[in-house]
Amino acid sequence: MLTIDALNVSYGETRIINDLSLNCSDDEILAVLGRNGMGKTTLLRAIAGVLESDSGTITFDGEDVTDSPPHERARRGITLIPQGREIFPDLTVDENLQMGTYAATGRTPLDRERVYEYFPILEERLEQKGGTLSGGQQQMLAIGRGLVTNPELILLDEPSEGIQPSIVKQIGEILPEIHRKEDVPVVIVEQNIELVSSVADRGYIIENGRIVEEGDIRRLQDEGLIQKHIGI
Ligand SMILES: Nc1ncnc2c1ncn2[C@@H]1O[C@H](COP(=O)(O)OP(=O)(O)OP(=O)(O)O)[C@@H](O)[C@H]1O
Repeated sequence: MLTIDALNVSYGETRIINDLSLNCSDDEILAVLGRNGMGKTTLLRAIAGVLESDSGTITFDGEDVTDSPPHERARRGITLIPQGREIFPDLTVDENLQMGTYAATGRTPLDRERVYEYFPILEERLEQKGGTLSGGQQQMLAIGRGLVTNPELILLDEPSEGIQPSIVKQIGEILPEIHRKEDVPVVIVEQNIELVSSVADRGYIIENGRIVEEGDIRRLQDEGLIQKHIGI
């Protein structure tokens, strides 16, 4: 269970996350929605500990992690799959996956076979350099690299960005399967509403770093709140 209470996060003097509170239970895929620049990535980075918070608390599985450094949160199983994927282009698929296990020192890595079950293409391309993969394959590699950490919480930032619709659809099918089989909660930031509505149970809409709506994704859609706040 992730609980965020009255969180404030800034870049320099500029406050990006404003008094934000949310929770994600162990059995859900939670969406964070909002227009560009509203603070979604900043929020995920603050949860992962890559960015320090000004005030507020982040509690994960009953422990206050607000002041824990990123490696400590990674050791607890908080895994960020960043926007833009950030795979290592000059390393092979195999080496990229290996980097995932280094990122979560102290955890027992997930059996690689499990990763290949979700993404067979990774096993076929083990010796290929990450940079030579298609965008969709790179996204699969980024998710695979997160998965090998045997995560307790996946923070997934815009997985559909810049990838072709067929792969987006495939990710939309695999994500709930990963969530179910690995018994791992997921917080997903995503602009693709089709993908969000196919994977997420509940969502928060944020504007200028504040929560403006929260609820069942279907309700947010049916009541026109996604359209109202995001325009999609
Ligand atoms: N490293 C940084 N230094 C200063 N300002 C930043 C930095 N990164 C992001 N910002 C600013 O913080 C605000 C929130 O950015 P953030 O990336 O969290 O938004 P977002 O909702 O994820 O948007 P997008 O969908 O475009 O990624 C924006 O105004 C952005 O310009």
